[in-house]
Amino acid sequence: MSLLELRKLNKHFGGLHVTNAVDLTLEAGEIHCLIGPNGAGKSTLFRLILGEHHPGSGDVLFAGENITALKAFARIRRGLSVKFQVPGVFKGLSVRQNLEIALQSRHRGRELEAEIDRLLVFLGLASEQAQTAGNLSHGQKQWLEIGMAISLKPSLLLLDEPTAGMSPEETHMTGEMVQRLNADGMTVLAIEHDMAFVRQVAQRVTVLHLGQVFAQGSIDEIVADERVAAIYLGQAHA
Ligand SMILES: Nc1ncnc2c1ncn2[C@@H]1O[C@H](COP(=O)(O)OP(=O)(O)OP(=O)(O)O)[C@@H](O)[C@H]1O
Repeated sequence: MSLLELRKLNKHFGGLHVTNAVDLTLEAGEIHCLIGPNGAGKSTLFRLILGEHHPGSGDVLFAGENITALKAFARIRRGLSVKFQVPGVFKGLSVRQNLEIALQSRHRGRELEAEIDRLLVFLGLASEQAQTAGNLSHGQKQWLEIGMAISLKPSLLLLDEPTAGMSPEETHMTGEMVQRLNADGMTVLAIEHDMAFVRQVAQRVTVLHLGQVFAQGSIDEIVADERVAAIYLGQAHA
């Protein structure tokens, strides 16, 4: 069964048709990357999946259930989680306290501490746990936020440009993190412009253009597609 199914999703902002009859299916266990030019509607699609926006028409199905009418909190409870582009960490609190906040709805006492320790190691932030989150490097802030997004063990993780502003090395480490999550069973949908990251992690790629699914396939198929090169890869991202 597909984990996520978008059926003919439409979203208008005034006269702007931002999401145009989008059909997209995510199989359980895959890492899927969403690419496309600026303004293609990628972030809007995430907000429709999460329930922060509601479509004018069309349906969102998650694990076989039609969740189109559900609010974001109800979708999160069903196993959806998202990390948006701008880090939303609590800058004045330590790294450890940030993770504690994210985890405390599910864990208490020693179990909570053990779970924080486990996440700190996973994120490569164990030596930074007492550090104020606002003092972390850009990459470390992104990882901390990934940690907060995965704290409730979602079955579907949405990542909006997780490697934006990262060095090639940090980008690669982020890719390894995503692959480890996936090996543990998490399905991932990531918006990315960094083609090295897409090549590292994506099992399938969807190209969005002008609010529509423009192409879909493996990274090799997408890179070889002259139509995609003309609207996207041939420009800033060759
Ligand atoms: N709340 C909103 N109200 C009006 N227009 C919006 C709103 N949100 C997005 N848009 C418009 O919808 C279009 C798609 O925006 P969106 O952010 O989804 O694109 P994107 O593919 O994520 O772009 P980028 O790669 O630059 O992040 C843009 O023209 C944007 O200005």
